[in-house]
Amino acid sequence: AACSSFRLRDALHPLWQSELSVSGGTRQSPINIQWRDSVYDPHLKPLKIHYDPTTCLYIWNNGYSFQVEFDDSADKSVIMGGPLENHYRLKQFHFHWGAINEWGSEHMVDSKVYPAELHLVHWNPVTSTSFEEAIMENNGLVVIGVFLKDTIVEFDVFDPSCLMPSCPDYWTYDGSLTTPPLTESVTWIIKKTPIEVDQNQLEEFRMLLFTSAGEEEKRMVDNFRPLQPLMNRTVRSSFR
Ligand SMILES: NS(=O)(=O)c1ccc2oc(=S)[nH]c2c1
Ligand SMILES: [Zn+2]
Repeated sequence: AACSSFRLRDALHPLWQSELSVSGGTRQSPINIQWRDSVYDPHLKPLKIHYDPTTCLYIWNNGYSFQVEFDDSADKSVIMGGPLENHYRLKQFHFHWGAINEWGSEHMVDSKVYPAELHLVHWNPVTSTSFEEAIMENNGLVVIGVFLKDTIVEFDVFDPSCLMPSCPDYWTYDGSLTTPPLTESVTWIIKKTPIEVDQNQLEEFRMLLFTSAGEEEKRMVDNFRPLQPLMNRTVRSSFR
């Protein structure tokens, strides 16, 4: 239902007007993950995540989302394991969300859409010398996608735990950036279990602006790319 009520004119939003499909793209993101078509891969290891909070630098509005940047000059905040051949460095995280809770995530699971999706962006320091170089490399990037769902929080139980659900289960597939340059350089790792955020948090996202000072205000909402064709790809799962 959310998709049908998703107005075409939103999909043609200036952000993606010229990028609805990359010419010749064979591994574009986001996709709808069909749970029953995903293939359990027993060789997939648990994902190992070591984030050092002192590497957190600053937050800024990059015109697509708000982004939290990390110091990636050393192997301090890294992920490894899972489908990965080596470790990857955390560069930034950001979110995608909708104007209302009926839509907002970029990926979907069996056509279920969530109000928002977190992307933790990492690059491969073994095959690239910088993030900017890695976005042009075949497997230069790993993005961990985490769905957000809203919850009614009774403050005595609100635990500001880290941004990762405790459940280790994930899907993984080869895809692309979902904003320009849309390069096909991303190993996607999509967590099966969403994290719960307070409704107020989602409302705060929606108060951000696409526009800068002095321009006519445009609320930063619906900053997600439409679904892309799966084409010749299989989504693997780390769980039965
Ligand atoms: N939305 S996303 O696919 O995670 C993503 C991650 C990193 C990016 O760097 C540029 S440039 N565009 C990007 C899009
Ligand atoms: Zn993103």
